[in-house]
Amino acid sequence: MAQIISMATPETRHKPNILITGSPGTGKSTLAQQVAEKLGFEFIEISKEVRENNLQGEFDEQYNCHVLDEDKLLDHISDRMDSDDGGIVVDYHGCDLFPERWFDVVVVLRCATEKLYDRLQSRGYSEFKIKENVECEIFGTLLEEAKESYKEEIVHELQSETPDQMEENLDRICKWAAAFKNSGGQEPQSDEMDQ
Ligand SMILES: Nc1ncnc2c1ncn2[C@@H]1O[C@H](COP(=O)(O)OP(=O)(O)O)[C@@H](O)[C@H]1O
Repeated sequence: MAQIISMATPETRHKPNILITGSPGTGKSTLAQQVAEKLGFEFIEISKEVRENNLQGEFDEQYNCHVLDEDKLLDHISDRMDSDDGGIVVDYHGCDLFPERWFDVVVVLRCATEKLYDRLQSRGYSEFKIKENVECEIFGTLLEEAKESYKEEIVHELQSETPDQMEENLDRICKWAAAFKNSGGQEPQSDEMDQ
């Protein structure tokens, strides 16, 4: 008998699942870690999950890195993401690969290109890789991807250039998560998010 795993939805989830996305270098893992710590949520740093569980696909010479095997990744995290418990913060520089039902809020971090350039340079990226990622930020690729993949009202674009903004972003996401629990799983309107 196949085991039927119930797939949680925003209506059935006890605590919200939060996706923090954005171009590389915009501050996703720093913020996601802080959100998970402050809320006592589980933190899934996708790039770390992929490395530690050998979820890569073939090697891409041009980008000098392995290509993600999306099916392997989704299989690997689906039990946790489909659980009614919720309370998971996911950090990844992509968002259209995940099932829409997995997330109750999608945060897209933005950063001015000059700052982004410096951050990626200090990370030791090649000029080619820096250029690719800065262009992705200029075109707002991740924001477009998020808006195409999730309901507009759960997608929130946050600036992530200064420590103060990091603080504000942490505070806003935690307020919203608290509101989600009190509202019994209904998503508050976006203005509640923007308080
Ligand atoms: N709001 C912010 N203000 C200042 N520095 C930041 C901010 N967010 C991230 N950073 C810095 O930018 C760098 C990249 O952050 P990181 O979280 O690794 O980005 P990502 O996970 O999106 O690649 C780190 O050195 C981090 O300290």
